[in-house]
Amino acid sequence: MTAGKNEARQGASLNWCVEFHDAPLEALYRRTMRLQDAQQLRYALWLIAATFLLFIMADYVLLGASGTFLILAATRIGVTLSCLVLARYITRYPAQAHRPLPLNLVYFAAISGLLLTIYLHPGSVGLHISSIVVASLTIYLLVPNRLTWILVWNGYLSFGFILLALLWKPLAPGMLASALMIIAFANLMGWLTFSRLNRLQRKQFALLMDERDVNRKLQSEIEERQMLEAQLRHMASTDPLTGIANRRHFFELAERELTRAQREHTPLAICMVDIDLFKTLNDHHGHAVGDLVLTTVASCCASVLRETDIIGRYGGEEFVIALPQADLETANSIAERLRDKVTSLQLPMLPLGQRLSVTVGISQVAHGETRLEPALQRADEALYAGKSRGRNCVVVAGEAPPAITAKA
Ligand SMILES: Nc1nc2c(ncn2[C@@H]2O[C@H](COP(=O)(O)OP(=O)(O)OP(=O)(O)O)[C@@H](O)[C@H]2O)c(=O)[nH]1
Repeated sequence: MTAGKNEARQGASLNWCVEFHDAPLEALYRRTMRLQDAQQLRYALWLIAATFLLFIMADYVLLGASGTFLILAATRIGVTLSCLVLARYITRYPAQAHRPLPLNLVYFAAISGLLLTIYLHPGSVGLHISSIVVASLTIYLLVPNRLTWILVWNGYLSFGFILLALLWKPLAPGMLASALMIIAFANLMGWLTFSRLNRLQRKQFALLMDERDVNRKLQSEIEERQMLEAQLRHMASTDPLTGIANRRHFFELAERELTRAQREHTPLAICMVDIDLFKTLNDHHGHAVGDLVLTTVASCCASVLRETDIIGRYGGEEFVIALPQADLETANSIAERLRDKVTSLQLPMLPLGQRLSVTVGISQVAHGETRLEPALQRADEALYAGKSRGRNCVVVAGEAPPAITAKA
């Protein structure tokens, strides 16, 4: 979400119906409120049903088992049933709570029923006005609905009552004016309270959405940073040409293995691998081909090693390998395997038949040695002994350290 959108949402403006001007935001708000509205609607319907039902008893006390009572009771039962049916329907299909048709049908039944009971009921004008006021506030505040429909049903209720008052139960002009004022005031109160509640709720929702946007932005920034950090770590520890560990990282890993080897009294072998006559290859085929050959040899070396072995680019065309848990004999056979594999490499960048070879010098970390350099030095000397013996061979450093042999 962009900063612009954030600002727009913080100041999310509402129209006269107390809904967001921004249609997608309003749709999101309504979707978010759907379950809550469905529950509130169910409670409201049960309450209205119970109220209508209870009034049957009051009617009986007032009218006895007369014909008017029976019509009143039938009307009240009709309204009660329509409320209960809708409540059941909403329980099953909560999404329908926001559909205008089911609710408006029940509104029509309930308000018409109320107007009919007012017409039939022998109660005083005061009682009738009170029930209109209660019904009006119920429409505004108890039953969740959109303002336009709320106004429609309150209009039906108020004008229905005025019509009744004028046609069937004529009121004195003063009484009628008072009744109109009370009903108008109830509508005003209901409208204002509805607007205030909805305004607060929507502002709160807009703030929550803003907060979520900020959190999402922060989260993606954190992820981006973590990715960059990982990339930097990778770049700082990897040789960019061959993709294997660079010298610094090799030392970090190999020194950790050295500590472990000394602590657990296990062997640790070091191999120095150098591509033979690489200068000639470079001079004949160019630096770019030389680079390709270096990369190929590096991955060839890595492919003969175990997960726990460590390979790094020592410099130029020289690689270094640390072999944990390997004594000179094991290291020798690994180095031979490696040499064989390099010799058998088919290199498409070189003329047909031209083969590569490597010379490998091997040493083993001696008991009590706390640094890698002496073993590296011995491996290097063995490597140069191999070079002077004619290359393409594996040479073990002169002195094998006593007493440490590979674990079975
Ligand atoms: N293409 C390429 N060449 C490199 C790179 N680093 C070092 N070299 C070349 O590797 C060659 C190393 O050659 P030398 O160490 O003299 O020996 P050699 O030709 O391999 O001969 P021996 O080691 O005696 O078998 C030099 O020509 C360097 O320029 C690199 O990253 N890419």
